[in-house]
Amino acid sequence: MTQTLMLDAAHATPVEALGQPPVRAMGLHLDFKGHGPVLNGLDWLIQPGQVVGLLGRNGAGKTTLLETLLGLREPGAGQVQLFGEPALQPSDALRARLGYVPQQSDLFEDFTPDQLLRYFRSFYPKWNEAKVQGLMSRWEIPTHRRIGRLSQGQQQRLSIIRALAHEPDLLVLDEPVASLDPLGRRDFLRELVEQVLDRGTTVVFSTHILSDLERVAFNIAFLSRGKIALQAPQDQLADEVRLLVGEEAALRDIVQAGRAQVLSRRASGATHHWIVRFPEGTLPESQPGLRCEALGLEDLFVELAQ
Ligand SMILES: Nc1ncnc2c1ncn2[C@@H]1O[C@H](COP(=O)(O)OP(=O)(O)OP(=O)(O)O)[C@@H](O)[C@H]1O
Repeated sequence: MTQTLMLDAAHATPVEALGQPPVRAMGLHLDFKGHGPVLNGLDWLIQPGQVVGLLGRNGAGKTTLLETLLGLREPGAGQVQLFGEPALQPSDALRARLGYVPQQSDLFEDFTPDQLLRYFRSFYPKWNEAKVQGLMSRWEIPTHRRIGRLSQGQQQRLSIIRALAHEPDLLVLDEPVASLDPLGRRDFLRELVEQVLDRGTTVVFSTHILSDLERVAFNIAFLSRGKIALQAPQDQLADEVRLLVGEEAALRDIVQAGRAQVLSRRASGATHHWIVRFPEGTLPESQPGLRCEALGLEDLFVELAQ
């Protein structure tokens, strides 16, 4: 049977790719020689229009994971599909649907911003010049200065503009706000939210700035020990995840009774601290000798990162 090659005129998307999740990672393993595994059997499914904030300690493997998702790094085992296509052999149509802002600037230093944007414009069938011009002037980026002479923050903004310009369906950003001042961060986050609301763009971004996540990331994913240890919408985390403090036997009973999932455990003497996710509506009743506390994002991060 001949392969369907019909294109959706508006998005140049092969018909068979419609309805496929933007990201499906299955069983990813990745090891840098001489170190332990950075990715260790990682599965991850990201649905269309989700905005996911990726959290993890320094060195947890966020950059490695994002590069592997985009097919820029080959895993030792497992595979990634983007919109149903293998990430390692992307078609031109798939490439046109992806936007990436790497942690380290990969802009050509000898170009001016103007030259750089003109260069990239030639590769993409869709290019929103009005958006590019609007952001260039709002973010006050000198158009005719060599990129190598721009500040880190200006280079980061330019990298963001380049990634947004062709209106990608999947936008992946690796610590996009690290060099931005608070105003720049707020402006950038507003832009992201608009992108999502207007176009339903799927966004994955790593960050250490939890307050930004609380403002925009509707979903949080924690990378820990080479796996996505927890992924959920923020409001669900607030409703379902609790810190339990008490004796081990009591905690075990509560977890069994609620068919809950233990996300982390630590103990100091006979007192145990467990982070537990309860299925909807099964939070435990208060009882003597037991502490049951909701956690903010920062406390949850600290507990899960231990
Ligand atoms: N090219 C490489 N060769 C060897 N080891 C590497 C390489 N790249 C990354 N690593 C190691 O892999 C692990 C994960 O690194 P990675 O940069 O993905 O973490 P990260 O979560 O993005 O960190 P950060 O929050 O500090 O940016 C680290 O231990 C790092 O030292």
